[in-house]
Amino acid sequence: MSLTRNTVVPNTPSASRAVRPTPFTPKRPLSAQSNSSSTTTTTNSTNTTEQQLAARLSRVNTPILLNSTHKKYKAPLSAEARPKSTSLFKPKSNLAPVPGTPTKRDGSQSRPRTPNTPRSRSGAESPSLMPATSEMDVSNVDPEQVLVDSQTVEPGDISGEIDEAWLRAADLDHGKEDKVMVSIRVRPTDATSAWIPTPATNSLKLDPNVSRNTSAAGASANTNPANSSFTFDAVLTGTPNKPVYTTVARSHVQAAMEGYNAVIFAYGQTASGKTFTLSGDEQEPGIIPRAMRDVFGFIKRTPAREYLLRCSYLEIYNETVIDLLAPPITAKASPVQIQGGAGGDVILTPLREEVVTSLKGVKEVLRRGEGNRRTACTDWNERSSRSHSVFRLVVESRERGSPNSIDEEDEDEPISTPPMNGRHTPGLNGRQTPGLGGRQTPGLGGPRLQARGGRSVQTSVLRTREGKYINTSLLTLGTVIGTLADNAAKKKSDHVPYRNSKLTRMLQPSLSGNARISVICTINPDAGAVSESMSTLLFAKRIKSVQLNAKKKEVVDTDALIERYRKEIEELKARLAEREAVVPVRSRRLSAREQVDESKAMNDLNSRIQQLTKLILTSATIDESKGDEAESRPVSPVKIDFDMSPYQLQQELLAARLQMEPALPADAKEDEKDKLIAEQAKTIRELEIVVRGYEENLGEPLRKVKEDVEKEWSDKLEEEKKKSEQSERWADEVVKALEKEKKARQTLEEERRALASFVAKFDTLGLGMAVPASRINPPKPTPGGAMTAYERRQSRNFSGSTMRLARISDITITQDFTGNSESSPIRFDRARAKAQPSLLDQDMLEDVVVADVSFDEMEVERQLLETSICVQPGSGGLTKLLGGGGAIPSKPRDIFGDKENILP
Ligand SMILES: Nc1ncnc2c1ncn2[C@@H]1O[C@H](COP(=O)(O)OP(=O)(O)OP(=O)(O)O)[C@@H](O)[C@H]1O
Repeated sequence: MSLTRNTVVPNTPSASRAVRPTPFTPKRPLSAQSNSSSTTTTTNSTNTTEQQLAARLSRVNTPILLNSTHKKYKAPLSAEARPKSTSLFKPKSNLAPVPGTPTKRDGSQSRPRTPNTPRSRSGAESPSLMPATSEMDVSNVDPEQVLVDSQTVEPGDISGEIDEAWLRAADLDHGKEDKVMVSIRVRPTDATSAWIPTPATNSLKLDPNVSRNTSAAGASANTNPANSSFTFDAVLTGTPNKPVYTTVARSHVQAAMEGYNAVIFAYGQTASGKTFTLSGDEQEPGIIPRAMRDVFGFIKRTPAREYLLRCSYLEIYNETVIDLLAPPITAKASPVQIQGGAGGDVILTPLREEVVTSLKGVKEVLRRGEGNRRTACTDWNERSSRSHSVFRLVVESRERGSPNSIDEEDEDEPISTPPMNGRHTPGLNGRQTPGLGGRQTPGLGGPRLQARGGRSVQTSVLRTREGKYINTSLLTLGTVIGTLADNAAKKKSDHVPYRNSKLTRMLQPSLSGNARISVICTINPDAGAVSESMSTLLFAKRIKSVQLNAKKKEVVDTDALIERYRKEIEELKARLAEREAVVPVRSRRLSAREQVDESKAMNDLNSRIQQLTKLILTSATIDESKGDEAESRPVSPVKIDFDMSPYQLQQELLAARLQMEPALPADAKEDEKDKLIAEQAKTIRELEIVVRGYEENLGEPLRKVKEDVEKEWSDKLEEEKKKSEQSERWADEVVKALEKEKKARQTLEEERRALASFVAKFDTLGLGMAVPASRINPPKPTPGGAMTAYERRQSRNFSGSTMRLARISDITITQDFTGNSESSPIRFDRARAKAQPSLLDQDMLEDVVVADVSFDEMEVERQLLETSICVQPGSGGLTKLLGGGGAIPSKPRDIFGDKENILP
């Protein structure tokens, strides 16, 4: 159930309202004011009027609501603090106790908790000091502990004005129509009204004097006020909010309590009375408080059901959705996101939902939201006229349990009590919080009310919405309404641009038809506001033609339902057997008429049994098709054409049978033919029975199974497609990486070859120079190698012709110190190099070390070289290279010093 309001801001410069335009003057005493007299009762009370005007202006221009919130917070709000919550103070209910009332552990039937009241030390609260989490946040509570029922509702929470006559005349319920209910409320004014409302005929027309001027001012042909007379579901005037509520909202609240979604929407220009209509004030409570009283009143009058009430409050400002129940900082940091849910639903997340158990709880939530709204803005007037606020109440209800179902949950009973059909029914007393274990009712924000003991859970949403005029949301709302109206009128299904604004996206499930909608268009009667009023009326006209088809939403616990059907069947069968047993005796005493009645009663019993059997079949199939237990799903009936008519099925079966039994030859004996005909006739009869059974018992469920199976497989197909796309993408990437690697290897191999031939050339030319191996291949120091070589050389006392300079990685460079003029002082060990696998044949990770030599490795290498490389007397080449031309050191000396020295 949602309740909303909206504003039309005049488009003229005067519309910018640092100060709100002068409001109407309410007339008191209200009781004396008739609904239709408000436009004329403007005399006689100047003083009172001025005071009231001042009071109203101050209410509008200062955060007076916040102040009153402070006052209210001082009052003890918690149920526990209230004397009336004990049975001693509770007026005795004249309703008989309902079996199965969930009793508290201590046996008391005290009222469920109400939200915690945040308090500052001084006793005055500020919305900014609101706790980050609330005790009644739905995610923190066990729904079973906060249910509201006829015995927990406080008398003070129920409207004292319950209108029995209205209740009896529920047939007049506008909400039952498949059209939006559209009403006009003309705000009272001290000046001359530009409009002439006629509530008796639900019509409204522009005062001809004003219309002449407005036409002259250039109103478009479309909005030419001269031709403007409008008729709606209701035209309301005056200050009292009660008739407004009764006319435009009560039936929708009633519908919400019965399981339908309902939206009550106030739309109009700035200062036209949306807030007054929806929220009202202390003297004239508006639709929201009255709706809540009715909600509790309804609960009080419905002892057979129990309720979970959750509410949320949000605002759309600059196309950002803000959770008004979250602390402003959190709300600003993480705005609410609108996501698509199952069945065209929308999911708002993160959005706080608070459980309410009393009218005070609701008021507290509203005040907190209102406080947060004001805290979040610097210019309240500006914000007020450009934002949309939505108050939403989710009503979940289920039938109350029988004593048996409560016994099932009794604490003394072992938890392992076999649940029906192997499933556990969520228990009371927090033993198993519904929604946390077992089968969950899906939903955001925490546990939800669970279906129990065969009782379905009805869920409906009551929403009030207040919209503003000049922003994306309202423009889109107009377009959406226009398209919907057009679609309905021309039986088209043009795309509806719900997604173009947050407001329309949020209202999509309702505007798509699954809600009873009541729109109250508020009109500022001033002559200066005629053009805005005219657009409001045109909007009202368009929304009137939108087609609705609201459906009840029920979640059913099928296991328990089936069990209930079974029990009923057994009872019925027993009754039938009883009757049948006495029929022969009784029928002798009965008149012909009574015998007819008797047989009719037995037939009724029989058909009820059949009906229940069919229901069991349907429920079981639906349950299985839910898909939460794969093993219980029937084998995919791939070979059945579900859309085949019974006749086609019959033909198919017959054809199959004939195929199996070849026809008799033409010259077969007559008696054989007769026999065959008789057999076939029998087959046909059998098939007819099968087909009838299929039609009566299986038709519907099978179609559901079919849909389910199709959906399941199309989902799987989608999933597989995604997987294969992912694999393809991955394969592409791998191929690219491999190509890259191949290129890198080729480059390296080319470099290696170039280096090798360079060294070989040097060798051939006798220009040999020691090329540090680290330049040729990645430095992988082998500390022992060079040292060993040096030692080996030492041990050979330089007698050998070759000294190993270094062995780093795979290439070994040797230096010849024999003085043989034909050989280079540096020698490349080709044989060994040849034996090395090509870089292209190596694993990637092993050969990509080149550039990444750490400082330590370089240092180790340098030291190794220092230790192992020496110069032999007479080796001119190296001496020259090192710049030394003089004395040859008698002992080996460092020939490289810094490795940089030998860079080519
Ligand atoms: N029917 C009415 N009877 C008495 N007073 C009314 C009525 N409608 C509106 N008012 C008064 O008119 C003033 C403006 O109304 P209200 O604040 O409800 O307008 P609004 O449409 O919500 O404006 P906005 O969109 O700018 O917030 C208020 O002082 C309110 O009390």
